Amino acid sequence: MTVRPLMWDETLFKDHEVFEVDFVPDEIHFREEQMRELVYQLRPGISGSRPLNTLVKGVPGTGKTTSVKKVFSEIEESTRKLVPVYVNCQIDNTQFGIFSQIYYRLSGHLPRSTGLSSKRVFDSIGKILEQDGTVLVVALDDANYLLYENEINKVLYTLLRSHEVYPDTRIGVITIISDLSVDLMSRIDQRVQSVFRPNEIYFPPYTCVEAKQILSDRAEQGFYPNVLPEAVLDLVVDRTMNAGDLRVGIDLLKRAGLHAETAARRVIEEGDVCKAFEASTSLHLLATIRTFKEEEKVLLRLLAEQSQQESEISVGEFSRSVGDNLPYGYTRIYEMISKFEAMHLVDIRYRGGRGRSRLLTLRYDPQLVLDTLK
Ligand SMILES: Nc1ncnc2c1ncn2[C@@H]1O[C@H](COP(=O)(O)OP(=O)(O)OP(=O)(O)O)[C@@H](O)[C@H]1O
Repeated sequence: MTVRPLMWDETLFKDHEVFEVDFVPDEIHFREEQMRELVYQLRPGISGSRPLNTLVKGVPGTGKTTSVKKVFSEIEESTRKLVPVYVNCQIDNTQFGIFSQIYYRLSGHLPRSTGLSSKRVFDSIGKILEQDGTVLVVALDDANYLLYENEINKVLYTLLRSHEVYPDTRIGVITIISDLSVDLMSRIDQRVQSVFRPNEIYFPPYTCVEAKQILSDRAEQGFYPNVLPEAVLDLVVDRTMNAGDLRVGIDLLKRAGLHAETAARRVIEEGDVCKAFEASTSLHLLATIRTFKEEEKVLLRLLAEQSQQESEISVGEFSRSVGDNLPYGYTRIYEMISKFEAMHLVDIRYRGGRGRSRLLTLRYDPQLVLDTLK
C-alpha cells in the first residue's frame, strides 16, 4: 500500500510548543523526590516564616530549571503568602538586574534603569514585602554567573540579611548550579555563609530508560499518532545519552519532525534524526560551553585547534605545550580536561603498552566547537 504524501497544509505536529526550550511539561517524571524536597524547603514560607535556603546541583539538562519552575507555579496557584521569583542569571547577572526582576514581580513594572542604585530598588522591595506581609523566595538559576566581581556575595548578603534593615521581611534563596566543579560555598564570604547555609538537592543524570520515557512522552504530546516509530525513538535516545543532555533529544525530535515534514513524509525516519543531529549537537555544545569559565574556554579552543591537525592527542604532550603558554599550573589543566570528559566533550583512553599514556579525543567536530566558542 502506498502512503499518500503529506499535503502542504498538513503537519506531523500536534503541538509545536512542547519541543520549545522553555516548555514546562505537566508531568515531570523521575524528579518527584527532588521536587518533594524543594517543597519541604519552601514550606515555612507558606506559613509566613523564612523558607530554608537551597542549593540545587546537577549537570545541564537534568531538569533543575523545569522542576523549580514547576514548584513555583504550584505555589503561585495555591497561595499569595509566598511569592516566588525566578531569575536567569545568565541574563541578569548584576545585583541591579536581579533586584529589578524581583521588583518587577512584586510591583508589576520595572524600576527606572538610569539614576537608580540597587540599594534604592531593594528599599522599594523591602517596603512592599513589609506592607503586603508576604514572604519572598528567589531562585538564582545558573548562579555561577554571579561569581564574577563578587556579585554573589552582594546579592546574597542583601537578600538574606534584609530583616536587619526591614525587620518584617523574610526571604529565602535557591541557587541553581550546573557546573559541578564550582564549589559555591568556598566562594561565599564568612558573613554571608552564616546566613546562607543551604541544603543541597542533587539532580543526577537520567538513565537510558528514564530518558526514553521522557522523550517518548514528549513525542506523544507533540506528534500525531504513528509519526515516530520505536526504532527511531531508540536512535534519538541513543544520541541523547551520548551527549548526556536531554535537551539534545527534545531538539532532535523537533528537527527530525520538521525534516520529515519538508520531505512530505508522514513518518520520521532514522535519516531525519541523523540530519538533525548536527544542529542539535551544537545546541548542547552551547549549553555546556556557556557554563564555562574564561580559562576553560581558552583551553577548549586550543584543544579544538589542535584537534584539527590530529584526532588523538596525548594528554601529557598537550598539557605541556599549552602549559608553557598559559598562566595555569598542570594540576589546573588536568582538572579542566577531567571536566571536559565529565561533560562529554572529550573521550580519554589509555594507549596500550608501556607508560600507559592517555589519549584525548574531541567528541565534536573541531570547527563546530570553534564556531560555538566565538
Ligand atoms: N523529568 C523531566 N520530564 C520531562 N521533561 C524534562 C525532564 N527533565 C528535563 N526535561 C526537559 O529537558 C530540558 C532541559 O531541562 P532543564 O532546563 O530543566 O535542565 P537543567 O538541569 O535546568 O539544565 P541547565 O543546567 O542547562 O539549565 C527541558 O526542555 C525540560 O523540559
